[in-house]
Amino acid sequence: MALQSTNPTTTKAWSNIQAHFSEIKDVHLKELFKTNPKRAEELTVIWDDFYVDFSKNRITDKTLELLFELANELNLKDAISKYFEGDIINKSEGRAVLHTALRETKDAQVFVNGENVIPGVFQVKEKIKNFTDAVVSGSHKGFSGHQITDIVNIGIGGSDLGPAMVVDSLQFYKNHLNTHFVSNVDGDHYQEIVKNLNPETTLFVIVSKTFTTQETLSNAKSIREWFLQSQPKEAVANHFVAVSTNVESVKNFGIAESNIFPMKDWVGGRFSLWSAVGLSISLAIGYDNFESLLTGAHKMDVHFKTSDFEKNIPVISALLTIWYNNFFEAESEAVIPYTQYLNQFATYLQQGIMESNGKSVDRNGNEVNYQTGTLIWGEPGTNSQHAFFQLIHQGTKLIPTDFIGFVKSLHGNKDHHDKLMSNYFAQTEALMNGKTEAEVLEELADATNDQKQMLLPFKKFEGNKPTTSILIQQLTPESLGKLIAMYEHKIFVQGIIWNIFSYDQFGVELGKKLAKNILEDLHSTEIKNQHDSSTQNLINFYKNHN
Ligand SMILES: O=P(O)(O)OC[C@H]1O[C@H](O)[C@H](O)[C@@H](O)[C@@H]1O
Repeated sequence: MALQSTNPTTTKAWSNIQAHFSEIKDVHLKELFKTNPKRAEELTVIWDDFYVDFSKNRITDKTLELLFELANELNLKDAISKYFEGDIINKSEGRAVLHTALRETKDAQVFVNGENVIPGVFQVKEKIKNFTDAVVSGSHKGFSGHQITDIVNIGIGGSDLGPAMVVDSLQFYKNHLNTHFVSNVDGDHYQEIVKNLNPETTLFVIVSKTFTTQETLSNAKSIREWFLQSQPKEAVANHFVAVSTNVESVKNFGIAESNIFPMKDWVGGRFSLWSAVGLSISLAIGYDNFESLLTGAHKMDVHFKTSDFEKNIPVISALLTIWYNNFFEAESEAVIPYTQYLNQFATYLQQGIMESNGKSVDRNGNEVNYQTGTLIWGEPGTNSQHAFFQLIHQGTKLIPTDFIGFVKSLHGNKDHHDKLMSNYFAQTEALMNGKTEAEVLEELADATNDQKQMLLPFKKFEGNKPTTSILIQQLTPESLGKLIAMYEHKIFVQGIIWNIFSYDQFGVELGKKLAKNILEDLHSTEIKNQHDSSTQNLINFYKNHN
């Protein structure tokens, strides 16, 4: 059964939210805290090892009530069931959306076209486990008998960002294998990586859901050529494995079937790190840790599927995006992790969020008459405080921000961790409170009256900047799994409310096609394809100066 398709702006709840928005849009967060002493408790969800405080958002009980009404009017509950049950909710590509099945328990049953997919999921997991154990223990050797020391993941987009982010985030848990990622078709990228590698001790994992992606195939081909400069052809079997849905093309590339880790088309690229696409993760941190990552995601799936909206972290979080994006007209959201380990987290989320919900046509095929999608950006705190926080504090734009932090650090240096977390708490406080005239004058107590007059407008600021504080016990494979799944479900809820298809990415295709035409023109003495004069001049200049 298809998802319901309703323009959200035509619902009763939407009009009610609009009316409510006019009433509270200028109310200061400080005022909201003053009028309700229990606000922080009431707007915090404590679940497992997550403490999520929504109270520094510009909402009241009434706001949430109306947003839940909107979700109910748009049948969110029913959509969630369809998502988990394998309905073809990715209608524009004719597929189910089942990354959640990849972290299901063994006894679960999830049907796609009448077939329970769970046994297949566990078969692939078994293959990942066996291969990981063999490489980590050293029983899988390179062709010349040496143990593997380095792993190179060759992939792009979802076949790179997820594994790269998780491997980086969980480096505390890594084993002796060094993991590298080649993604860009820029030849300098792979050259910089292979120049320090010994082909005899390196394992290459080619990851491409479609096995048609130009960047990945070019890098895989060039790296294989580099490998064959020093190694015999028979060595390829020990050093190259692949992950794909397109087993035939992988075989044509020269990789034996036993070295192929299959995946299914109901796993979207940007949600695929839980599948065999996560092979590099499993190799880097060991299979048990990979399994814990899946367990964490599964726990968040259960939370999302079964919790009432009032206590449902991904649901509240997604509805807040609607509130800011569609009523306050905020265009972007920042995600600031207070841990250096999550350095790549915002980059990873950019694909998940912006490729999924960067759509302007609704599920009926009509152009939308409201804003969808959010720009996502962020860098770890405290570094970002010294880079772009000024604009969040005093700029003209409203930027709702997620603060992600951990109660305990991994290396246990409490002195540093207290400093780090005091910055996290201070920033959310400062963003909310701003600085009043009285505070500025107190600070300028020793200044002359003229100086006070001059500086006052620049130094005082309004505050009232919304933040959500996500505080997790510790960064572990399991808690990271929960955190990633939380954002995955947030994306889903947003797409349901905005009435768009979140799981296709047709916009990415056009550039790929044009690049193919231009590549022909770069290789030919004549220009075969028509271009506008700007593009034509650029191509000519490039060719003439090469
Ligand atoms: O895994 P692949 O088939 O090589 O695809 C890699 C990437 O290609 C495109 O850019 C898609 O828009 C992404 O969603 C996908 O992750």
